[in-house]
Amino acid sequence: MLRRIAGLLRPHLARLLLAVSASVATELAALALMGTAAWLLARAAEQPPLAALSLAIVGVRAFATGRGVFRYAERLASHDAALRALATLRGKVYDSLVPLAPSGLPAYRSADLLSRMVNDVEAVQDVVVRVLVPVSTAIVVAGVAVGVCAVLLPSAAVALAAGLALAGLVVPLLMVATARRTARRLAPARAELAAHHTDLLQGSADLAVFGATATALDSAERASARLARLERRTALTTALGGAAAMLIQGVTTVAVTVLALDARSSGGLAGVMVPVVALVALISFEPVLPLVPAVQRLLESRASLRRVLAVLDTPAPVAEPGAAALPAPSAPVTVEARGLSVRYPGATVDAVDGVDLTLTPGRRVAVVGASGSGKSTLLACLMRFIEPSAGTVLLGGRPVQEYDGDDVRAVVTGVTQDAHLFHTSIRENLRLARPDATDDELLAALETARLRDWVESLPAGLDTLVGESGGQVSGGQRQRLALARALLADPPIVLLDEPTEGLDPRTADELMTDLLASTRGRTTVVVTHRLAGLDAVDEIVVMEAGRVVQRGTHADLVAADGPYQDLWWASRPVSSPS
Ligand SMILES: Nc1ncnc2c1ncn2[C@@H]1O[C@H](COP(=O)(O)OP(=O)(O)OP(=O)(O)O)[C@@H](O)[C@H]1O
Repeated sequence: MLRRIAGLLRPHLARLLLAVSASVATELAALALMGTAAWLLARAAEQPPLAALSLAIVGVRAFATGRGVFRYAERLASHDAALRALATLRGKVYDSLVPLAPSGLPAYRSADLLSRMVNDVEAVQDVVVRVLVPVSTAIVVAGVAVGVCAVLLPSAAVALAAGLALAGLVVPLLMVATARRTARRLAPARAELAAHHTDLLQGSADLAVFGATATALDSAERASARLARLERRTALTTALGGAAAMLIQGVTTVAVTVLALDARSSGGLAGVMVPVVALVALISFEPVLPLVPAVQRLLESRASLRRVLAVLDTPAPVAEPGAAALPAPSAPVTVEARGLSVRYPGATVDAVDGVDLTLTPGRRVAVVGASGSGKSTLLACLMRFIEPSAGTVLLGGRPVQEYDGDDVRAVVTGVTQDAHLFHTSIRENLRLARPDATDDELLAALETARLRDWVESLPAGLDTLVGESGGQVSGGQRQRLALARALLADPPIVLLDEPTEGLDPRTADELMTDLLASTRGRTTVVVTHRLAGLDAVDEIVVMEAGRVVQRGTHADLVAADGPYQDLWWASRPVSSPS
């Protein structure tokens, strides 16, 4: 993991070095300021001529001013480097999520994923600002302070080195030993609480309907209490570590002062140098004390970054050919599935099992079958969202694996079962498919989706907001808006997964008739539970448990004994003639 963090920070090395240099300069200026000021006061007490003090006076002023300037430069450079590294990592996480969608994302709960993208990614900022810069500074400044003491009074240097090692090394290492487990559990505990909050918010209606709100609140409160316990434990460890380090600072300063006074009595150290040695010892701890919280942050950051790396390392459900990709296919093009099988990870049976399908330009196919028979999986495979476990999909005679996934979806696309509407206007939701579409084109697509009258009756028309995930429109309207968007995209091969879902039978049948009329001449696959209007398609494929159990035209299938005939009779009104 360290190598990967280093790789992430490498492009910002110059800024990091600048930040560390400025931080070291700040602390050295503070050290020099204290030393010079102590010397100045001690020397002034001896009432020497003013000229003997002038250099020290200038030094005090210069170090005091320098400290502020260096501190500002350090904050600027370290935050600049940290925010740049953060932006790079966020970009990488986002890039790795894109190929995971949609079939690879269910591995994560959405709140957990959000927590990884927002909170955990920010750990890289802490690594720079609260760990890398302070640790490097502490090492350099402690070395310089011990060096200065060694020149003035070697015995004080030994005491100081021991104190600094205790406060800067032993105490943090003890903290690592005690706080490691807690720190590792913090980020998942935060994500768990976020997931409970999301469930409470998004599922509030269902929880209320089934009287489960109190239970859900209870488990959210338990998650909150678990997190609070971990945070309390963390705070206690940090506070104890901090107190121990400060105690060591005090004891070391007293020891160094006693040694200095002793050396003065024996003539080994000039009187004016006693406060210098004492204050250098005291101040040299300033950059060392933040190491205690730095270790805590490092432990938490490691846990967070591990969660981020897990997202980066999640294998994409489909492999992209990269630079070897064929140029995007151009319409008209034939799509062919040959012996196509899909088995989801962990499943014991194939969701799609040996399906053959040929979509020559202009051919229209309907896929029907019971729920769970593999219809949506077949479409996902044609859109290259899922890698087949056997068989192949050919696009213009070449395996789809040889094309870039986005190029495949520019040709073969449509409405998925869980099409998403964004929290914006109807116009912007539709324009996602074609940003330059005019209002007339939007209305024409809405007309085919049987939504034009409804949109025109709305006070804000196309500017009506649809709410989060289309929450302010009905399920049927949501599905038809997604359909209108797919029609607007105008792909050469359009796949429609249950476009009439959520509609009353009459509207569903009218929509299907309109849809089949509007897709005449366009290669189309429509997955549907409703059989009305299917006499217009070239082929009907009947699926059961992933397999194609019947195929043919509506007339052939209605005439033959089999599941289609059963479905057909089951879908007819009792009084209606066949
Ligand atoms: N992401 C997934 N992971 C594991 N199994 C899945 C996944 N998606 C679907 N399945 C399983 O694959 C089988 C086929 O599902 P699919 O969604 O393709 O059926 P369908 O015919 O479209 O059903 P419906 O008409 O209800 O939409 C089902 O048994 C389903 O449980």
